[in-house]
Amino acid sequence: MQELVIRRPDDWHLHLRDGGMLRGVIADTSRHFARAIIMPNLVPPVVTSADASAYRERILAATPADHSFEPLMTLYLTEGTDPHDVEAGFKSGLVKAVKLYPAGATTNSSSGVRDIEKAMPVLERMAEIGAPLCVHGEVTTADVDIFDREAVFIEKVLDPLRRRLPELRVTMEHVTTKDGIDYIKASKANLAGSITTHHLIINRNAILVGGIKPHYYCLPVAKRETHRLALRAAAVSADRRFFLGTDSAPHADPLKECACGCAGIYTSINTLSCLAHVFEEEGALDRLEAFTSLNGPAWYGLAANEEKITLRKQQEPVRYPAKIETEAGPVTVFDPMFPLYWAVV
Ligand SMILES: NC(=O)N[C@@H](CC(=O)O)C(=O)O
Ligand SMILES: [Zn+2]
Ligand SMILES: [Zn+2]
Repeated sequence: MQELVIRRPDDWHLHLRDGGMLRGVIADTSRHFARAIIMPNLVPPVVTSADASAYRERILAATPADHSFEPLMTLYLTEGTDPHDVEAGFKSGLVKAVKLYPAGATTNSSSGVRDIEKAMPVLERMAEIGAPLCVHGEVTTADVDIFDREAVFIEKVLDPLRRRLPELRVTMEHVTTKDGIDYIKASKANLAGSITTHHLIINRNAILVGGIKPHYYCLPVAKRETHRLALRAAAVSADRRFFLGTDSAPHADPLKECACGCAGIYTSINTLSCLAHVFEEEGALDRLEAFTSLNGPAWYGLAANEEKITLRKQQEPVRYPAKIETEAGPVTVFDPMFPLYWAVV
């Protein structure tokens, strides 16, 4: 196959940041994607509906006038989140989901939830009204190995929560393990998972072999090859419970290339080329559309985009910059370590 026409994709997990970084990265998403679930982990975080509404306006103001792009807003769950505000935001259509960050799990998560009991009134209300909970599914206690954080989160936090509130709709975001895939596949209802572009391509060797490679460091951290293979099998399966969330997470290079580098990989600009490559390798180009454009909207109760995009396989490798320049500094682009031939035309 040399050409593929699919419905315009959406990104179900995206970090756009704010200010100069937002202005520098937004077009790389809005060029190809119609909508994206926008992560609320700004400093300070997007906690209330009013915060989300103001952030949405800033995103729209930064979007190039000739791009049509709809930011789908989320609220950052804190132990003080007001159930009434969540309900009002969700019912108005502004808020599409609420995000659970276990405190300390990842970039800008210090206001996250320490004690899930304190968030129960909000979670109960969300279960009642059908508002999805997006979770960064990792425990953060020092006794758990970083490579086991996701599996332990499922056992100790997620499964008990879902048993207690079976009506709560949960998106397990950026699934990185076979444990996560198997847990989602075993579920009967109200659970889905997003998978990033980079976790389909790299395993933990990318970070550690031949020198430490900060631009392959993200959270949840890439795991062993067996896990990557399980993610790939799920992504290309067309199972409605799995869809794309790039987790494209820009950090200016000096914040990654240092003694305590930030977690996050920037993939917005070449994600579709990478995904077409992966799906072609798996003999599953006919299922790319389900992953990028159909399963996500179905889960979030939205119509799939009507507009189409065309991917075409080029003779020469696709050219994309190694870094983008932003007002907040240069941001290194994800290097899949192989040439890409599929381009959005
Ligand atoms: N994925 C990452 O490595 N980083 C994200 C946070 C997150 O999604 O956990 C970020 O905000 O930089
Ligand atoms: Zn996360
Ligand atoms: Zn993220």
